[in-house]
Amino acid sequence: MIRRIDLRGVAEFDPHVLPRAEMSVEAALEAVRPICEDVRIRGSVAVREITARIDGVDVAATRVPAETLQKALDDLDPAVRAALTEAIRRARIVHEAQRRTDTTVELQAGATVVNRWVPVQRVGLYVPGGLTAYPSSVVMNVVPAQVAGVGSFAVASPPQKDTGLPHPVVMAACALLGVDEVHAVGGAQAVAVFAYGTAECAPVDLVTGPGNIYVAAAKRLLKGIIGIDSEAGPTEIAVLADDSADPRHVAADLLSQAEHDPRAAALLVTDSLELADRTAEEVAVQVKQAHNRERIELALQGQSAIVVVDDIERGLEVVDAWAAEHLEVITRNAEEIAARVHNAGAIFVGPWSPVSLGDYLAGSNHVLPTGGTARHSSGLSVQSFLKGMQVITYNRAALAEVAPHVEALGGSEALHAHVEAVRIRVDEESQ
Ligand SMILES: NC(=O)c1ccc[n+]([C@@H]2O[C@H](COP(=O)([O-])OP(=O)(O)OC[C@H]3O[C@@H](n4cnc5c(N)ncnc54)[C@H](O)[C@@H]3O)[C@@H](O)[C@H]2O)c1
Ligand SMILES: N[C@H](CO)Cc1c[nH]c[nH+]1
Ligand SMILES: [Zn+2]
Repeated sequence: MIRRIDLRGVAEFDPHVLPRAEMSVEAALEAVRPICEDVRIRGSVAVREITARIDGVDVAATRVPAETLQKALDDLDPAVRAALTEAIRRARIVHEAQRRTDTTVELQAGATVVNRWVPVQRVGLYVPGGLTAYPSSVVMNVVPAQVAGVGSFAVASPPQKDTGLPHPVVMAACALLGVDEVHAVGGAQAVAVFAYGTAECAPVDLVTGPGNIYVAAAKRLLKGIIGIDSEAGPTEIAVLADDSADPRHVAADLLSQAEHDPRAAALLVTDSLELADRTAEEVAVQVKQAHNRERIELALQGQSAIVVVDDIERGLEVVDAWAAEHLEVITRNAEEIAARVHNAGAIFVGPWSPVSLGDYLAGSNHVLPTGGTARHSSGLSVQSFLKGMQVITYNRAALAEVAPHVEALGGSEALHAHVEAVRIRVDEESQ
């Protein structure tokens, strides 16, 4: 069911032994390129045709009417509304703490540099909805964007086959958060709509949010035309555990993330042969009872593994190399171990912090980098929606003071017009 990789006694660990999904974002680029090109050239007409072909539903207009959003909220199950409200409340508290304040640095009298943070003007927020719908991703996208002060939002989420609209709870979550522009479009075509705009949707400056491999590939392809957050593609979990971990919990956590997508990935890294064996047994038992058994089996057989190592030190090397979207540390001194991790989208510390908690209610963000991109990218945050802009103000005297240094550096780069632009002012001053 889930393969075993035995790294005990291995002197040099080769990261290539670790599993990765067969279809990478790189490989999916070829599938999404014609979709994005078609949307660029033919706009709404292309969107309608692509949606009919891939999603199997005819959507005459992508924009969801305001009354439909409000009705979805009115009809929402009160327990789900209460859960969304609490998830929003917790996420707001955590994301408010990420706010950046402008700083003014006075280098000398008459010489200041302001580090100013400005929200992106218009953003497109992707909310997945293919195999299952993700109202929780509405919260994770919208809350940091609102805290950052973004002025204009559009949400896109795939149309359901029976209604041609996004999932009702996704629409309700949008209404609850005060988002009034929602489009029934999914996949790469949604990212292209955001990037190029259509008659119904003005182009955006930045696209954020999670999605399947096609969504992640479209974000990579159109990056530059739009800004993106991270490549938040098919879900991954790594668990770094010793013999203090409960194999039933570890197995449940591996299944919880394998459940997202046949391309999801789950890794247990442990120095305990007993935990490895007992987790494998538990996985086999729990899979049989799972609702989403087919997806889970494909993910566990495809790009998942139980990796046995000599010690937790080597385990740290392994999880750093795999750079999981989510890393759970379930060891005796979990906080100490977690503090030494370099590469992970988010870290869940100790036996009572499962990834599922972070998916919904921890207050943290669940839109996280995948496919090894946690080596260089961060999860979605308030920062993702801000641009840094420095504002420089010098007076004549302050400029004159640094003029000789500008002259020396400009001269060393043979950029004489640069030197002149300063000299002309300083010379004017001495006249
Ligand atoms: N990394 C994160 O932060 C994070 C968070 C939540 C979910 N996820 C991931 O989001 C994904 C959700 O996937 P999903 O499929 O359920 O929903 P989705 O909305 O991401 O994708 C559905 C869309 O994919 C398009 N599509 C499907 N097959 C295609 C094909 N063969 N060619 C081109 N386009 C195609 C369709 O147009 C459809 O609208 C999962 O992989 C899950 O693991 C990631
Ligand atoms: N585990 C996903 C992040 O990869 C987020 C999610 C949403 N709903 C359930 N899970
Ligand atoms: Zn999840």
